[in-house]
Amino acid sequence: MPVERVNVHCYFDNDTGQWIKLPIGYEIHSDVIKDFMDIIQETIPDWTNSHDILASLRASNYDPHECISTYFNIGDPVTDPWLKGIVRTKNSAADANSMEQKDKEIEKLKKTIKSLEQQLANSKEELKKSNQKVVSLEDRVSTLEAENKSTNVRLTALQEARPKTAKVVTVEKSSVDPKTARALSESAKNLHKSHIQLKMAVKKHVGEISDLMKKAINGMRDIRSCDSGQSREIEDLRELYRKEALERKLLYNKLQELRGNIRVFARCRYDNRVECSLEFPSDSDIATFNPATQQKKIFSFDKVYSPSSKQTEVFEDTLPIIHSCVDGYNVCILAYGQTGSGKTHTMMGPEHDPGVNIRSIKALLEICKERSDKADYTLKVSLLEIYNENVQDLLSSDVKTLPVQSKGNKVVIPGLTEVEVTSMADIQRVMELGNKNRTTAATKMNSQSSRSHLILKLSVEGLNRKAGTHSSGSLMLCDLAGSERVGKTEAQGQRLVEAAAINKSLTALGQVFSALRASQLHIPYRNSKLTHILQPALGGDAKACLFVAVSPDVRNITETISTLTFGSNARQIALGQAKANVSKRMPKDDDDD
Ligand SMILES: Nc1ncnc2c1ncn2[C@@H]1O[C@H](COP(=O)(O)OP(=O)(O)OP(=O)(O)O)[C@@H](O)[C@H]1O
Repeated sequence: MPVERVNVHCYFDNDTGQWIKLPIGYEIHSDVIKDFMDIIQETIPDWTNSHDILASLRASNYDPHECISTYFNIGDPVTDPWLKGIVRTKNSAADANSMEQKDKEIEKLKKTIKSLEQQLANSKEELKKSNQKVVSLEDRVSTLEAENKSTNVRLTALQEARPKTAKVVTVEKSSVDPKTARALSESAKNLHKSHIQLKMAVKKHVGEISDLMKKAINGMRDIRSCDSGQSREIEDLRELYRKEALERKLLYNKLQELRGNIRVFARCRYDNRVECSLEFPSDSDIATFNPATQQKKIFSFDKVYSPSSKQTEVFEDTLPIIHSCVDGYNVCILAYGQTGSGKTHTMMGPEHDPGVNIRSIKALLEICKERSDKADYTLKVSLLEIYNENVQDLLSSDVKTLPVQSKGNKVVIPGLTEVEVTSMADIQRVMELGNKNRTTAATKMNSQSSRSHLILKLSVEGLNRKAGTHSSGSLMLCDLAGSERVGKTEAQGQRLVEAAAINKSLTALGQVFSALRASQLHIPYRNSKLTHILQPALGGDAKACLFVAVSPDVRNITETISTLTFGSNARQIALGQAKANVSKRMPKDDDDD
């Protein structure tokens, strides 16, 4: 009799040996399917419609693992509210009211970035491992499924064979050996048993795999959310860092401006062969006493270094402007004073106890190195000399005069050699070459080194990788020519020409200082080659330190500084905040000589 197949499913029952009609969707009541559905609902509690789940199971050939994968692949994890819980770091440092606090905050933020980057790397490693595990589990499932399939094939073959046997038994009862029939039935039963055992094993494994899948999916979800959260947090921190770095730079510059863009220090040379005629009533004053007139004069500076001051102490006050240079400002350090007053000792110093030059360059290299985790710096050095208003390149063996030109806000010296340096050893090599060329040039021109201005220029180009900003600063270290007066040295011939050129450039320097101090609209930089070259490091937001070198036996300090003064202010130092306070009475111009 043909089997009616309307909205029913036919199933051959082994135990009764009959075909059984079942309604469509009957499998929803079977234990295996119920277990599959439980697995799916445990993994995806939001998926409650059992008909949908059953439909999905059918579509995936009753593979709960595939159902779960399909569900998650279709779902958009970005819309998952779970992923939206990203805690942003607030700019708690915004309220910080001191630079020190901000520096600490930046340090903290840097550490947070580092630890977040470490966490991100760990998470990526875990994700990789999970992916490998999932792939191996998928392989295992495939193997088990293949095994299951082959068992099913064998069972089906057996089931197909059984009704035929039954028929033979009914129709040709007498011709079948009952022993054979029993043995066949026994082996069919055994096969069925082993099929059920296999099914149980597969079910167990599928359960395990499903658990693992659940864990892997949750892990992946965590990692994805963590990944996107961390990327955003890192970007926020970067932005915050950029702001903080700029703020620190501006605050530091403000601090330097408050201290004075041009700071004037006096340093008295140590000399045990002469009696010191000067007194140092405070660390910012020098007092002179004239026994003939019984007059005492006090001269004030930003700082005064007595003969006992060490090179390290002298350097300490110039260190802040070295930081400014790396921040992208033009700065200069100058030594001014009469021949033999200690300018070269202060600037260059002996090899075993170097002066401001070497210490500044060392500090500059160290600052660049300290900041190398976030910025790349390129340092270039030039060495030049101004003799009789002629500019000579000391890093070139050619003795030729170079022009000085203004290009927009910049001052350029076409043809001047620039050497890239990365270490103190490079600097030493450059200085040695410069000294050698200076001696050759001096011999050719019959000049003395103290009769020329020596300028060592370092340009610092920075690229902050984290903030993506560029900076460009320069440091000019200048050992000026001796400032003694022509009348005193009784110069003649070439010495007279030298003295006139020195007087011209030092007077021009004094005029520039005075114009800057009076905030005049026109600053006469072009009155000398010296002031023209120093222009970028004196005006605007540039910073300068001027060392006035003083001999301990000097009777009249005003003479030492007089070349930097002019006009009716001849008795007051027209530099920065330095001034001369004269006790009892203001001396007249001719008091000096
Ligand atoms: N603070 C100091 N302590 C010890 N020695 C010093 C000090 N200052 C200068 N001298 C010594 O005094 C001498 C003259 O100093 P220095 O050459 O620096 O003077 P200067 O002003 O540069 O002279 P010039 O104008 O000729 O170049 C040198 O021998 C130097 O070593």
